[in-house]
Amino acid sequence: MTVKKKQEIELDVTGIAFGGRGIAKIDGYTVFVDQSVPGDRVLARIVKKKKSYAEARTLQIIEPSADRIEPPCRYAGWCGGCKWQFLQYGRQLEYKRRHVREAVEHIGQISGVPVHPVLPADKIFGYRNKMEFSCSDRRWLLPEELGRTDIPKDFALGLHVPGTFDKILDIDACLLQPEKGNRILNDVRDRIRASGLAPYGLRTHEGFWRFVMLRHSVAEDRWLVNLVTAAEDRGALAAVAGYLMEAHDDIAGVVNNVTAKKAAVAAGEYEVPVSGRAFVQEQLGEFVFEVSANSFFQTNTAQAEKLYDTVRRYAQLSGSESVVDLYTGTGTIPIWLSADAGRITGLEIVESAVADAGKNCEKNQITNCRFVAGDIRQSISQIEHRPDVMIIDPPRAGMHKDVVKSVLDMAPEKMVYVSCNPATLARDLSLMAETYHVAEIQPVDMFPHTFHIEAVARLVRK
Ligand SMILES: C[S@@+](CC[C@H](N)C(=O)[O-])C[C@H]1O[C@@H](n2cnc3c(N)ncnc32)[C@H](O)[C@@H]1O
Repeated sequence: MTVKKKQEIELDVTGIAFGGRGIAKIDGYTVFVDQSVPGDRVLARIVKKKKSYAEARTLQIIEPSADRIEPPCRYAGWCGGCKWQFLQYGRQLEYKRRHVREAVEHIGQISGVPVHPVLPADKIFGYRNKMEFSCSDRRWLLPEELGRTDIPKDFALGLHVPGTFDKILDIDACLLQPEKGNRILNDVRDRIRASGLAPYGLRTHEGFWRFVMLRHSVAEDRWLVNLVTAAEDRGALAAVAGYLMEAHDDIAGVVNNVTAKKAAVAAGEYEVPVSGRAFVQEQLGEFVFEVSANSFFQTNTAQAEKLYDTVRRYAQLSGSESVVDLYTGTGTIPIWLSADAGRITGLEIVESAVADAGKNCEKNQITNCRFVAGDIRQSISQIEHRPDVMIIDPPRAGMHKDVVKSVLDMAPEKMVYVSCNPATLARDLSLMAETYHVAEIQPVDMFPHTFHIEAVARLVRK
């Protein structure tokens, strides 16, 4: 049987793919079905047709999988923020573990690696300590909002709907952030609207307000508001910040990141402090961390402790080793391991994160960690000694192949690879497989209701 583009077809979903889509088979031909899970029978429309596979969008669930639950969020099914809210949590964990295992076997071509059950999150809502909401001059309307004249269509502050780049779903409550964040978000929306300055058009590249980033510190229970704009306007920013600081005594500060770049990235070319502090103070275990707007910090604070405990367990340090931590962010892993190692060097590209890392060591009276700013492709050459243990925690794209080569040349006895992307983890493990045995992998769920999974691999030199 062949399918055609735009065809509407009933499908039995029997598998699940990377990226969280269901898989249905028609005489061996694969159809990836969005918003579906194994056990569903759906009516779907074919939206893409290729020689070896097709992609389909679910139009109607004819028979729901026994794993489906009623999602608590009104935007579920539309919002790109979390696509698995309708799937019971235990099953999410099972599929995530399977993704890691299959990535290692199929992409990495490495068999027999024990992939442990995922360490689950205790809190599956309100767990994110950072949310980035986009502004747009085009609002994506929910089906029940279509045709309504009382809804402005030229303004939105919220999240993307997958498959649309310029329209934004206006969100007044995101269940992934603590409830207080939603009240701040709605006040920010009101003040932005009242400013008279336009939201940024993702198509026109005109307009002022670009992103609203909210960072929450669990330890302080305080917030940092980062308003990303296309230009500087101190008066407009001061008015919004003045209102927010007055209305919410748990906002620690408001900063303004300014960027004229067209890329839809919520980072500024430079940052202007507007009111209060330019950071929040977070705690992980016994350690405190200053986190500023642009510094990387694990977005799930409670799970970050489980992640770093896994790193500690896998690093098997006895107190005297030299450790190198590639992609160190604000130095959280070196600080976490500081009492277990002789000396630790962290490498990181974002200068403000390196500055935070230094400050964080001072705050925690740690003296055996140092940090090097710069792109690891070049800065790795500044590591003169051969480390006993290497920790690697790259962004989603994984390691650059030059960095893999440098790591192999340095030949540490043990490595711990932390990854937020099973596909690039598998690729990088395979690039090192001749010299390093992958002893085990522990997935840690940092992102409930999304298909994303963090995984920690323990590597031993052969
Ligand atoms: C996944 S984060 C890990 C941060 C840290 N290990 C943690 O747990 O908080 C990846 C980090 O790599 C940094 N990074 C990305 N590309 C880099 C490069 N080419 N050179 C150095 N650091 C880089 C990012 O800025 C980010 O801080």
